[in-house]
Amino acid sequence: MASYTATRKLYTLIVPVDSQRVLLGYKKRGFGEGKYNGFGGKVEPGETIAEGAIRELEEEACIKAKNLPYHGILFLESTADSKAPILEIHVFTATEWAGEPMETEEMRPVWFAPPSTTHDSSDSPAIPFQNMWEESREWLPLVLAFYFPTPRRGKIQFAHHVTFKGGLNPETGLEDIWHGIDRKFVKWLESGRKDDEGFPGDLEDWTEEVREQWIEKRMMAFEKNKM
Ligand SMILES: Nc1ncnc2c1[nH]c(=O)n2[C@H]1C[C@H](O)[C@@H](COP(=O)(O)OP(=O)(O)OP(=O)(O)O)O1
Repeated sequence: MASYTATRKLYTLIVPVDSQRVLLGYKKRGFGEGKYNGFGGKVEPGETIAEGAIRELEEEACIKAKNLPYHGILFLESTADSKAPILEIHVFTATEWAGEPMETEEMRPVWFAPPSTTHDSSDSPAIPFQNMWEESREWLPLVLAFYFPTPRRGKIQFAHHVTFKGGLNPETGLEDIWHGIDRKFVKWLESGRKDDEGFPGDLEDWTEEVREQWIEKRMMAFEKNKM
C-alpha cells in the first residue's frame, strides 16, 4: 500500500517591531529574491527553532534578538508538484534587540509603517504587501494588529495551512508552484478573545500537537484520493 510521506523543511521567520514601525528585509539573492519578508531561514541540525531564528536574524540584519514572542506556524504545500517539500515556518516577532539593523549580503533591512498607520502620520512607507510572499498578506496584518496602534496584552498564536495550486504568476510572469492560494486552514488563539482556547506552556508541545492534527488531515485526504 502506498503510504503518506512528505519531506519537511523547517524554517524560521522573525519580524522585528519597534513602538511605531516594522522591520522587513529586501531579499537580495536566492529563493525569494526581490521580495520583502521578515528575517529567517533553515533551522540547522542540532539547533532549536528559537536558536535558528536568532542566528538567522543576526546573519541577515546584524541585530541580536533579546526577546522572541512566538506566534505560530505556517504550513505551506504545493499541489502543483507532488515532490515539493512541505515548508514549516515558525514565526516570531522581536521587540528588543542589541545592535542596529544593517544591510548584509543577503538582505537589506527597511523600516515600514504598520497597516494601522495613516499615511500622513508616519515617515516610513507602507508595507509593500504586493511585493511579499502571498500568504504573508493574510497572517502579517493580523499579527501586527496585536502591536499597532496600541500593543495588546496577552498573546497571539496561529497555525496557518496554505495550499498553493501553482500556475503562471502574474507578478513575475513565470510559472510558479508557490503561487495561487487554494485552500487554507487557520487556527487563531488570541488571549482575551471569545475563541481563546488557552495557551500551552510549551512551544514544542504545541507545535507537535498542531503538526499531528495537520498531518492526520493530509493522510485522510491522501487515502480518500486513492479510492
Ligand atoms: N512561501 C514561502 N516560500 C519560501 N520561504 C518562505 C515563504 N514564505 C516565507 O515567509 N518564507 C520564509 C521562510 C524563511 O524565513 C525564508 C526563506 O529562507 P531561505 O533564505 O531560503 O533560507 P536560508 O537558510 O537563509 O537559505 P540560504 O542561506 O541557503 O540562502 O523565507
